[in-house]
Amino acid sequence: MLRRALNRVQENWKSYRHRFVPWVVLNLSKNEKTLRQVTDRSKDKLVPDQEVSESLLQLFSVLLRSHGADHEELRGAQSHLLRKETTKQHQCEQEAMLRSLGFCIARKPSTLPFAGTGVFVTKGCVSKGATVAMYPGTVYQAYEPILLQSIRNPFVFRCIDGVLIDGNDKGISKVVFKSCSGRDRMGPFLMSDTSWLSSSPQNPLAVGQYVNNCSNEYPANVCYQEFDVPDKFPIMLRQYLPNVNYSTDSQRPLRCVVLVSLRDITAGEELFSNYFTIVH
Ligand SMILES: C[S@@+](CC[C@H](N)C(=O)[O-])C[C@H]1O[C@@H](n2cnc3c(N)ncnc32)[C@H](O)[C@@H]1O
Repeated sequence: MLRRALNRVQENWKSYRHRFVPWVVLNLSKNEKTLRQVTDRSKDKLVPDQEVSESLLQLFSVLLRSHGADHEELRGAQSHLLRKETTKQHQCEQEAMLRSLGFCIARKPSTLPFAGTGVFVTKGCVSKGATVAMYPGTVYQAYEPILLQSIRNPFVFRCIDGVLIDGNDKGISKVVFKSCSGRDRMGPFLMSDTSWLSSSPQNPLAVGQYVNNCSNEYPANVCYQEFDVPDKFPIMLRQYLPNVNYSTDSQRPLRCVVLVSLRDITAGEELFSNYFTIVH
């Protein structure tokens, strides 16, 4: 009897696609209306991988060109201009995003009370089905240990196949990401971007870990979608990927998670996702 009940709990638990564990335990019962329901695993993706890939390639190519041009211009600049340089970099990334994707996003205090920081569309308009943000962090395969890093960490994101992404930009999570990113360098080429750990990421999409959960008042306008980086993804552009494998012996392609818009979203709106999806 007890075993059957436990099995049922386990089965239900397995059908949750994405979860932030502490949040689910405390809030699921209060917020059942905000669950995302999907009839089949194969129907979960809102847009094909090819479209996600094209959006990323478009943005990363513009970023590469503008960073290159910017560095040329700033070569020889004196160190007291560093602050100015950072502001200029930030503007250049926002322009690259507006030019290539037609919108800008940024972190700001959430519209919801007690929800900390959120992510907003600050310029332009997001069309339905667009890649709006990326979920940065260290990627752990289901069999890899994450115990220490997961303690009191609200940023551990769980995919349906058990892969975990630790998107915390502080403490031990930050140290682990930096160390894995440094390890995976290929000669002069960086295979991932560590700047999402700062307040001004080079890849302006890499703030998806700050998207808050929807509520009855604010329904979800974005959803999570896995994107496994294909082998043919250009080496030069991998420096903008905000994810890195924890272990070197992972034979799988690098797992990224993107947030895709569920409807058109206009400037001024906050992004809200579903922290839980049930796959029937
Ligand atoms: C992945 S983090 C999102 C970023 C977070 N807002 C922050 O400033 O660090 C998840 C945490 O955000 C908060 N949060 C997310 N959605 C919320 C909501 N609808 N209402 C209140 N708090 C929320 C909870 O504290 C949750 O554990």
